[in-house]
This record gives sequence, C-alpha cells and structure tokens, in this order.
Amino acid sequence: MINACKKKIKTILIIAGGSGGHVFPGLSVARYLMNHGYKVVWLGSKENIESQLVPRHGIDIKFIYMKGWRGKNIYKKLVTLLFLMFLSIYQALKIIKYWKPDIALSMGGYVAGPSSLAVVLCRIPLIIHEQNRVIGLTNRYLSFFAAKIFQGFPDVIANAITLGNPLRHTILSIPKPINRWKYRTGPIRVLVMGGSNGAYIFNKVVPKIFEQLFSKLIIWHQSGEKDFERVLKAYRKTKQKINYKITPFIDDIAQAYSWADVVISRSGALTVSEIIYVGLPAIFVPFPYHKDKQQYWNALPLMKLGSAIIVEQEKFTSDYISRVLESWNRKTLLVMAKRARSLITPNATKLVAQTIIQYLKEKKY
Ligand SMILES: CC(=O)N[C@H]1[C@@H](OP(=O)(O)OP(=O)(O)OC[C@H]2O[C@@H](n3ccc(=O)[nH]c3=O)[C@H](O)[C@@H]2O)O[C@H](CO)[C@@H](O)[C@@H]1O
Repeated sequence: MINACKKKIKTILIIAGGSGGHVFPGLSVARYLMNHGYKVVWLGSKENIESQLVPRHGIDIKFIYMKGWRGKNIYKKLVTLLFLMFLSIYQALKIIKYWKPDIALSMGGYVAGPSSLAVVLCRIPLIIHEQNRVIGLTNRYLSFFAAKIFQGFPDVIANAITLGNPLRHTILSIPKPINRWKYRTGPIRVLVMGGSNGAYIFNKVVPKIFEQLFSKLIIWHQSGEKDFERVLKAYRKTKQKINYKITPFIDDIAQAYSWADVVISRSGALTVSEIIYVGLPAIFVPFPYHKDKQQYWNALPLMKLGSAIIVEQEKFTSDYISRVLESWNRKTLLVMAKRARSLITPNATKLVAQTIIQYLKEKKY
C-alpha cells in the first residue's frame, strides 16, 4: 500500500561520449534535471573524457565498447564496424534493461548510434540533439526513430525544434564584454583552444607567433595531453619567461573565457556557442578533415557578422596571424565581442531539460 502511493522518480538516460562537444552539453542538462528531482544515468565509453567527468557529477555511468572506424581497407572497416555495432547494441540492451529509463537523450559521439538503437528496440522514447550547423550521419539515421529532435542552430533538420546548445552554468554567469573589458590594460590576452584534445596546427604555429609578438601578447594555450611537453619546450625556446601559460586541458573554461581578449580556436559547435554567449572575438581554424565541413559552417555566421575571421588550416601561418593580431586593439576587439553576442539565444540548458520534463508529463511515462 505504502509502495503504491510512492511516486516513482523518473529516470533519464543520457547518451554522449567521445569529446567535450557532446559530453559538456549533456552534463549541463543532467545537472538541471537532477536539481529538479529527476534521476540521470549515462551511457558512454571507457576510453573517453566522459569516464572521468560524469562520475565527478555524481552520475552513474556504464560503458559500451564502440570506436571510430578510420582506416584504408574498406572491407576490414565494414566487418569491424558491423561486429562492433552488434557487440555494442547487445551491451547497451543489457544496461538499458537494468536501468529501465523512462526516456533517453542522445547528445552524440561514437556511442550514440548503437546505444540509441538499443533504446528504440526497448521501446523507450528517444530524443536526439544535433549540436552542429549540419546534421551528422548518425543523427540523420536516428532521426527516423526519434520521438523528438532538438537542434543547436536553426535550419539544420526540417522537423527539429531549435533550442540551442546547452552551456555550463559557469559560462552563463560570465559578465558582459563591456564589464569585462572595463579596466583592462596591458598586452592583448590570447586564448588558444584546439577543441577537446588540442590541435596540432596551433601547437606548431602559435609558439612562433608568440616569438614574433611577445611584448604585445599574453597567451594561454590549451595544448591537449599528448603534445603538452613539446608545446612547453617550444615556448621555453623563445627565451621568454613570462606572458605564456600552457595547460593540457582547461577545467575551468569560464575563467579562461573571462580572462581572454581574443580566442584562436577550432570551431566545434560548443566552442562556437560559448563564444557567442560570452561575447568574444575569434580567429577560427575549422577542423579540415570533416567531409561535411561542419566546423566551417558553425563559424560562418560569426565571420559574416564581423566578430570573427575564418582561416583555413593551410593558411594558418605565424606571419599571417601575427599581422592580423597586430591590426587589432582592445577597442576593435570590444566591438567584435559585442557583435558576437548579437547571436545570443535563450538558456538552452533550461529549454532542453524543460522540454524533456514536459514530454514525460504529457505522455505520463
Ligand atoms: C574533431 C571533431 O570531430 N570535433 C567535433 C567535436 O568537437 P569537440 O568536442 O572537440 O569541440 P566542441 O567545440 O564542440 O566542444 C569542446 C568543449 O570542450 C570544452 N573545453 C575545451 C578545451 C578545454 O581545455 N576545456 C574545455 O572545457 C569547450 O569549452 C567545449 O565545451 O564535437 C562537436 C560537437 O558535435 C563538433 O562540432 C566538432 O566538429
């Protein structure tokens, strides 16, 4: 009798893995849902960023084995992919049957395909979220099975709801550019970000830019774990002891954004959304190996607005970027920062979480 009266806490399964661009927005939504009395569980993969980050937020995470399939031999690739696909769907099915979630939100990454198919096979409603300005292959197929489709930017998927990309609450509380810039003097502060794992091109070229402009710049360079020592050596070789800081991964990215005058960055969907929200001028170098050029499309509206420039990777040389940086001062940068903020959208974390909550209420799951 007592049990029958007890209200069951609804469980939301989040599927996201591989890189920050999928995991951080998932964590933002998870935090909101947990603060509103919902239980969140997570499916990811063991080798990636989510295995460390998610448990730190008090969320139960389980893993499936799924990898990317780059390689030259097409048959080998296909057989490996099929084998991995079946294995990971089987693993996901077992986990889902154990957790019995009421709904699943797939934020993408390698784990998204098999885990979301397992969700559909278990007849659990699936919501997918596309962060980029072009739809990825996995989401293209999953969209046929999804109960709802959310998108970060408008006009990407015909029947999707545009809710924006969920950002971390620490980023949402950064003051506006005009207030950040108010008492700022001294060299221009350049934040270098290569997506979740650092970018080799920045690691190779930016120390040379620093060598050319060291009296005019302070650099905070996110190198990725793999290249950290090499990048540190490259800066030390410049014989300058001050005005640079190298970090493999910046945990408190809000602090870095608040500090920066300008960002040199890849244009992953989340970084672009964060730069818009915070209001920061940028030099974007899109990841050049995506067939759909998603990072170029992510950055394009900012270039059109005049708050950023897009530099293709082969044109990212120390001479060219030094010239660009020298042509900017704090006054020009503030104008650019304000332009970026004109693309700001409402709080996507709240919108995504509230739409899920509403769906659960309407369907009485
Ligand atoms: C190479 C590749 O396939 N990249 C894709 C990947 O990007 P990836 O995850 O690398 O990049 P995103 O820009 O989307 O997200 C990076 C996230 O990590 C955070 N961060 C980064 C560095 C750091 O030191 N600290 C930190 O917190 C950023 O603030 C951001 O929240 O997923 C994105 C979202 O689908 C896509 O748009 C990208 O094209």
